[in-house]
Amino acid sequence: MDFSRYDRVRPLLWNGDSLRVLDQRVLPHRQEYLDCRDHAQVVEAIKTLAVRGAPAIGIAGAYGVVLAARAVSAADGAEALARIATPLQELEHARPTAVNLAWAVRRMAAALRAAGVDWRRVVEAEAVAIQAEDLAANHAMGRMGADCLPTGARVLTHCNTGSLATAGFGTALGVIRAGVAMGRIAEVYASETRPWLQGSRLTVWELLQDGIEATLIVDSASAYLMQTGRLDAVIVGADRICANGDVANKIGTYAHALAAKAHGLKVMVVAPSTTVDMATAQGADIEIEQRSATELTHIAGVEVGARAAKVYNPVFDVTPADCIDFLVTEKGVIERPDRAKMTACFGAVSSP
Ligand SMILES: CSC[C@H]1O[C@H](OP(=O)(O)O)[C@H](O)[C@@H]1O
Repeated sequence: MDFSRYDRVRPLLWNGDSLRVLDQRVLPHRQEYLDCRDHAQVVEAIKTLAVRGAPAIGIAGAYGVVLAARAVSAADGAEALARIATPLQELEHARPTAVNLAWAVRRMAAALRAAGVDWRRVVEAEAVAIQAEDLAANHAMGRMGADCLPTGARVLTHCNTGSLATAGFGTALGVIRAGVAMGRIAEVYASETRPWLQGSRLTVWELLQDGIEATLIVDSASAYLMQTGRLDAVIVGADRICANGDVANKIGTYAHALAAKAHGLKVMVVAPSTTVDMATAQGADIEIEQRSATELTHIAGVEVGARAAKVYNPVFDVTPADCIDFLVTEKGVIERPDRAKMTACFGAVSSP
């Protein structure tokens, strides 16, 4: 099936000299681009969420390595790698929770280490390959995930897992795009995803570009929709999937999953294998990113609540594997993921 009509938004464009980033901080009301010409600008774009979404920050990190390598002189890749140790650290640690960033930086470092005199070409080709592989994975996951849904499914998605969060098409939103195209999905609900509003600002905007109608809800309304029979499934992305099947994802995911479990709805997690981290045993071992208080106390720069004495702003949570019915990656669908099934599919410990 041709999904090209759903494949028009591209958050990251490499033009051979710089990385052009669609600035997600100002969407949907403005479409502005940042031109990242060195690795420090890529680090800043990731830290400020100008580019966000687990696969997308991995891809941006990969091009950040290209920009860092191009700034040094070296006879071969190993020498170039030795000269960019600090930029690699800065890129890898720009955000802690999504494993895709560390995975991409380490894959780029491995490619550079093995490269000879043509290391400049090799390192750029590796980043281009990472981006292309992600897009292909999203198309494959879209079909596989949609095939798991009943015809006429009414689904809820959380945060933004679309083209803006990936190389294109999306993970969970890719399943929704495919499900709509295949006639499996009848209705889409998007939770606004406080505090950064990835749902109301990005997911609703993306679906509007496709002509797919979404119904926006506040995050805390999901249990009520389930209780009143309005939903059949929850479809979300992931930032890190552990060896036992636990999933770190946007804050609020766990609450949706608990409500779904209580009401007998299906929970589907959709993520490329670059989000799987077999070296992390369980969800409790994942570093959960805390972000600034102003991301919670302000909207579009306007202070919206009373000035709180303290603010706690974790931006991810962990959904245990026993709340998940379908784990969809490009390697296939795992029903009711557990350690044994994860190991059978991904091996004992993932490569860097
Ligand atoms: C396919 S995107 C995966 C994941 O990334 C998002 O987090 P953020 O917007 O903070 O980068 C969210 O958790 C998505 O589900």
